[in-house]
Amino acid sequence: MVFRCELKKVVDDTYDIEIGHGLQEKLVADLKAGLTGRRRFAVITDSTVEGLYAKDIFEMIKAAGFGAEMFVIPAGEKSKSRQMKEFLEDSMLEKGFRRDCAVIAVGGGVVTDLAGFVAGTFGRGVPFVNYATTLLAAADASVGGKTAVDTPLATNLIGMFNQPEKVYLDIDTWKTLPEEQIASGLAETIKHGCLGDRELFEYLEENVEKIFAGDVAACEYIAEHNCAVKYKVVMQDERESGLREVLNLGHTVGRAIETVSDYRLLHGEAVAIGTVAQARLGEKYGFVTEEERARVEALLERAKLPVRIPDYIDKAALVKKLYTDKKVRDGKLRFVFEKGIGEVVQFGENCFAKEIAENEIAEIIAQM
Ligand SMILES: NC(=O)c1ccc[n+]([C@@H]2O[C@H](COP(=O)([O-])OP(=O)(O)OC[C@H]3O[C@@H](n4cnc5c(N)ncnc54)[C@H](O)[C@@H]3O)[C@@H](O)[C@H]2O)c1
Ligand SMILES: O=C(O)C(=O)C[C@@H](O)[C@H](O)[C@H](O)COP(=O)(O)O
Ligand SMILES: [Zn+2]
Repeated sequence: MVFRCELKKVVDDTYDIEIGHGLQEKLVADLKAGLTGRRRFAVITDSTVEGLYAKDIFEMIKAAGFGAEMFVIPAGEKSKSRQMKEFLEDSMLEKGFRRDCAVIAVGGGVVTDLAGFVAGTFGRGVPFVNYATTLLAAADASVGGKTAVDTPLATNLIGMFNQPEKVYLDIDTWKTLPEEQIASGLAETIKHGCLGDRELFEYLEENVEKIFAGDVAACEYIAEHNCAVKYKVVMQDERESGLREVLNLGHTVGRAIETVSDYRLLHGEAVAIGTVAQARLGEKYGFVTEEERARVEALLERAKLPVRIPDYIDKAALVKKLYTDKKVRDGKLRFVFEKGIGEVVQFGENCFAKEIAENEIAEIIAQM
């Protein structure tokens, strides 16, 4: 006997991404107006962001009459682990959190990736909100619903697509970021320019120093343009069945470098090197000219990002690590390429990645 279980899933994952300055009060006002539909909140943050922003948000939520507890993880990529997920889940359970709660993630991409994954499985799923406090999280991580933890084998291998109820991109929080964290966020911004926004790329060529100087108009410009590139892609292909792979530009080599360096390199730094590797490969295929490839490298350098593989990286191990990439199909490496600046190459219907023989990318890596 066969019972056919007809579950017609209609999921409304519409949400707002609010870009502004000092959005703490707006967040609390939104919660009061019914955002998440919950009255008890797990505020998840890291040890650096706790004192800078999260504690204030936590106190404001309590002062508004809600139940709240704050859960703090050590700052840094090493916290994006299964162990830390378990720690957060057990801590929440011990504090009496059940399915009637919501998660408020306050921090950078490590916090939003981890907290979003915790929310996705806690009690089989509770709502969450992202309050992004790094340029990288604002540019990329807090938007689009990719949540994950790293494993010893590689980054982001275990996770889920889980969309937040709302995202707050608080540009004021960038003021306390160290220079290398601004640079790291710029790597994803340059990636967005390369793959979908020529105007953004050219704006950065003119104005990249203004971002380091905290120029308000320049910061607002990149926040808005990043968001526009990312959400337009995600809206068309949330689960990465084709088009969304373009957001992985530079990440095939980038994520492998991140793992092989044991996170000595920041995510954006590793992506910058990966962007150079992929542009060099793209030049070989004629997808970008020598001049366009040189412009990409020059802009990354002006954004204070590395463009060569550090000496301490074992290049043979790096090539092997490429196979942990999620774009791999049938054991074959696949790369996304920009076409000139501001577009990507399409290789077929709903196909945006090209199969690459290992020796081709190994050759590029050897020269870097
Ligand atoms: N989900 C996605 O689509 C996506 C996209 C890009 C990157 N990511 C992930 O995001 C992570 C990187 O994010 P990140 O660069 O924000 O890292 P992060 O969260 O580790 O933050 C970087 C550092 O800055 C500190 N910090 C955060 N906000 C601060 C502030 N306002 N002032 C001073 N210090 C502050 C943090 O404590 C941390 O030490 C990686 O794990 C990467 O895989 C995910
Ligand atoms: O949103 C996406 O899709 C991306 O690929 C954005 C990337 O910048 C981000 O680093 C993402 O987490 C990488 O995902 P993965 O699937 O390669 O682990
Ligand atoms: Zn990335």
